[in-house]
Amino acid sequence: MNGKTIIAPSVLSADFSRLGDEVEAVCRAGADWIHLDVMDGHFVPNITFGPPVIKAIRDRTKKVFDCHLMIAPVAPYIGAFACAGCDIITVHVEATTHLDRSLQAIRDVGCKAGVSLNPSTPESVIEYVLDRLDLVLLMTVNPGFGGQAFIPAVVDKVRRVKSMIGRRPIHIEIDGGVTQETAPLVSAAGADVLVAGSAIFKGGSEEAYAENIAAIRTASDGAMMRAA
Ligand SMILES: O=C(CO)[C@H](O)[C@H](O)COP(=O)(O)O
Ligand SMILES: [Fe+2]
Repeated sequence: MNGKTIIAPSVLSADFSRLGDEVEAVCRAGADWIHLDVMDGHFVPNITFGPPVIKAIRDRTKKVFDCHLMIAPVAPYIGAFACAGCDIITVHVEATTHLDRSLQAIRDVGCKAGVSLNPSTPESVIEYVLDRLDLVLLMTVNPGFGGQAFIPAVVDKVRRVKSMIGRRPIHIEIDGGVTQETAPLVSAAGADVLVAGSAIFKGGSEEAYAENIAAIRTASDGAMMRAA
C-alpha cells in the first residue's frame, strides 16, 4: 500500500478498568485504527477478552476496529466478532486448519480478512490465498503478551511478503515490540500498518499517548519516504 503509516494502538496495554475512556483518549491522541488482541489461554498462554467487551466499546469511536484473533479453533467465532463491530478480522494461520475457508468466511460476514504469521512461520503459507486477503499481520514477537522485545529476523520476511503481494491492495501490519527505534526498520521494508501497545500507552495520559504516537509516526513515515 502507498501513503502514510497507519498506527494501530493495541489496547492490551491500556487500563482495562477504563477501557472505553482509554479508547477515546488514544483516538483523540492520533490513533488511526484500534487493535484488539483476543487471546484464549489455549492457542496462546494468556486470556484477554471477547465479543461482549468489544461490543461494549464499539460506540466510543468510529475508527476501524482491527481484531487480532489468537484463538483456536477460530472459525466458529468469526460471526460473533463481526456482530460485535469488528471491521478487520485476522486469524492465525497456525490456528486454522482451513485457512482459505476461514478467510472466505470473514468476507462473507462483511469484514476485511487478515492472516497472521508467527515469527517462525514462513511466508509461503499465504501464496495461494493472496486473492482472499486484505491484510497480512507479521508477528515480531511470539504472540501472547505485550511488552516483549522485537525480533529483528522478521524484517526480512516483511520484504519477502511485500514482493509477494506486488500491486495487490493488501496491508502489511507489524505487531510486537514496535517502538520509534524499531518502526523505521519495518516501514523501510514495506510495512504500512504498525501496532504498538506498550510504546503508546506508556505515560498513562492522553498527552503522553499523542507524543508516543507522533514519535512512531515521524520515524516510520520518514523511513517509508526514504525507501520509496
Ligand atoms: O498481539 C499482541 C501480542 O500477542 C500485541 O498486539 C502486541 O504484543 C502489542 O504489544 P507491544 O507493542 O507492547 O509489543
Ligand atoms: Fe496483536
